[in-house]
Amino acid sequence: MADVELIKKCLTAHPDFPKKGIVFLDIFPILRDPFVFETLITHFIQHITSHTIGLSEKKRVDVIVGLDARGFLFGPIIALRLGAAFVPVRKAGKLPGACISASYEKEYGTDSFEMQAGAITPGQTVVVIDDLIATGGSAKAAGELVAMQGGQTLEYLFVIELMFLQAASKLNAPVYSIVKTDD
Ligand SMILES: O=P(O)(O)OC[C@H]1O[C@H](OP(=O)(O)OP(=O)(O)O)[C@H](O)[C@@H]1O
Ligand SMILES: Nc1ncnc2[nH]cnc12
Repeated sequence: MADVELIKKCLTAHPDFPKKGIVFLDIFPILRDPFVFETLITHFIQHITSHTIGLSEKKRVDVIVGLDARGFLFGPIIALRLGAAFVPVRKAGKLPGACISASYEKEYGTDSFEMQAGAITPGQTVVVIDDLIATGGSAKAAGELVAMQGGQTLEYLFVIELMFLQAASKLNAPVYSIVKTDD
C-alpha cells in the first residue's frame, strides 16, 4: 500500500490536455525519481510472479506486449526481469515488414495499432502493459492483435485505471492497475 501512495503522489493532472474536457494524468514524474520508478517496476514484477499469474510452468509469461508510446517505458524492463520477450504494438505505419492491424477509439480520438506478423507464436502466453487505461479502446485493439497471432492474453497491466469509464469489462482477460481513480 505504501508503494501505491508513493506512486500516486508522483502523478500530475493536466486539465484540458490534449483536448478540452480531458484531465491528462502524467506518469513522467515517476521516471524522474529512480526510487519511485524502481518501486513501480518491483510492484509489477511481484504482482506477476506471486499474485495473479504465478510462474508455474503452465502459466509462464512468454511475452510482454507494450503499447505505443508509454507502454514502451515499462514493458521492456519487466520483460527482461522475467526473462520474457518484449513485443511492441505501434501506431500504424511505424513498423517495418509484414504487419497485422486493428483500429480503435480512445478517450480523445481514433487510431490504428499494428504488430509485426509472427512476433507472437501460437500458444504463447502474453501480458499487455500500458501507462493508463481510459476507455479501453487501445488495450482492446492490442488484445485483438495478440489473439490474431494465436497468443493467449493472461492479463492487462496499467499504472493508472480511470474507473469511471468501466473499461475492464471490454477486455478478454483480467485488468490489474496500481492506481485506480474516479477523477
Ligand atoms: O483506454 P484508451 O481510451 O484507449 O486510452 C489509453 C491510451 O491513451 C494514451 O495514449 P495515446 O493514445 O494518447 O498515445 P501516446 O502514448 O502516443 O501519447 C495512453 O497512453 C493509452 O495508450
Ligand atoms: N486522461 C488521460 N491521461 C493520460 N493518458 C490518457 N489516455 C487516455 N486518457 C488519458
